[in-house]
Amino acid sequence: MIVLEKVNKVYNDTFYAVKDVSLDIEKGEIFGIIGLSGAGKSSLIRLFNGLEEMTSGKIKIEGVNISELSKKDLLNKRKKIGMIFQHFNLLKSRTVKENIGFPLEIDGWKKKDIEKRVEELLLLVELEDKGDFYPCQLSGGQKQRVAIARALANNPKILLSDEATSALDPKTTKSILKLIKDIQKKMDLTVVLITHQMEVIREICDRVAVMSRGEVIESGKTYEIFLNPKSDITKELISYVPLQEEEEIKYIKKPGNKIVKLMFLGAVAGDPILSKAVKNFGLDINVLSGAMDLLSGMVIGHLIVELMGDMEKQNKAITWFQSVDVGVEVIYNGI
Ligand SMILES: Nc1ncnc2c1ncn2[C@@H]1O[C@H](COP(=O)(O)OP(=O)(O)OP(=O)(O)O)[C@@H](O)[C@H]1O
Repeated sequence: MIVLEKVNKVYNDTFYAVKDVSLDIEKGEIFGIIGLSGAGKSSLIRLFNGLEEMTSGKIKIEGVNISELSKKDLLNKRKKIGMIFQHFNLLKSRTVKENIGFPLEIDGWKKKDIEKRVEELLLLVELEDKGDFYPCQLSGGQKQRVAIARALANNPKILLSDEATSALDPKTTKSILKLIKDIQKKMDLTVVLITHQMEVIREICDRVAVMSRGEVIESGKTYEIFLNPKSDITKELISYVPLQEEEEIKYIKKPGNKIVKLMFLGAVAGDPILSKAVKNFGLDINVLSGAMDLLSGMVIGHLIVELMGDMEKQNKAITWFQSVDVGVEVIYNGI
């Protein structure tokens, strides 16, 4: 869908903001480009739709080399590439409806058709009741929804996102990422997003490229990069990722198997508690998730486990855990 071959962007004749970048982004995937500040992400993504001209290399979109297009054809191509930004870039003096319909006005659509399309888009981004509001009357998340609707007005095939969630709080970030994912499926979009937050990559990207000093230093499927990061920068970016909120993890509940949270504090965190429980009670124990941390030099942590075996033995194991100072919270009692 989008192929980059040895793309360079040089500023002031000597500074490589983008250096020898080659990527192959497939149709219908959500592709993330991550890097620390100054890595060259914005410079790179702005080349995708010709907002900036590359210094050398080749960018092909659906097989078409964009640097060989005439100005008119490039403009037409750009209509099929929507873009959203960190600071939304809405027109302050226009209502939500007028902002969303703006690209269609420029494209010469009839008033009636614009109104119809805008209504569809308001529904898509769940802002049906905000059409007559002005941007200053909206929250950050709502502003980004308007920007997304505007970016999709022309039915693009590609959506570019330049740090679209960086100015939003974590909860709003999640709702915007969910919206992008839902829309990607509905419209069969190819999404390229740049971010400095690895949690954004974890949340929605199928594949990711890590940039540093203008170069792609590592790329692959998101889970592979998380499981086996190679470069120090990737490791650093992953280290900033907050742990997933427990309540967001959906455990598969199987009747007959209790799910319990075991909480460890201090010395007991170093004991082979699980293997002792397996031996003592003849149970199978399946670890579902967990985390360990250091708090004022003391090891603390918890594990969410599934107990498998005779219910009587499961109850005995719980009593035993408590007797050896492991906190127990039953998440699912197996019935
Ligand atoms: N127009 C320009 N002229 C000269 N140098 C530029 C220009 N635009 C960007 N740069 C430089 O290119 C490098 C990459 O900048 P870019 O904005 O692409 O990085 P980034 O990864 O998007 O960082 P951030 O997340 O902080 O925006 C930086 O060192 C920046 O100073």
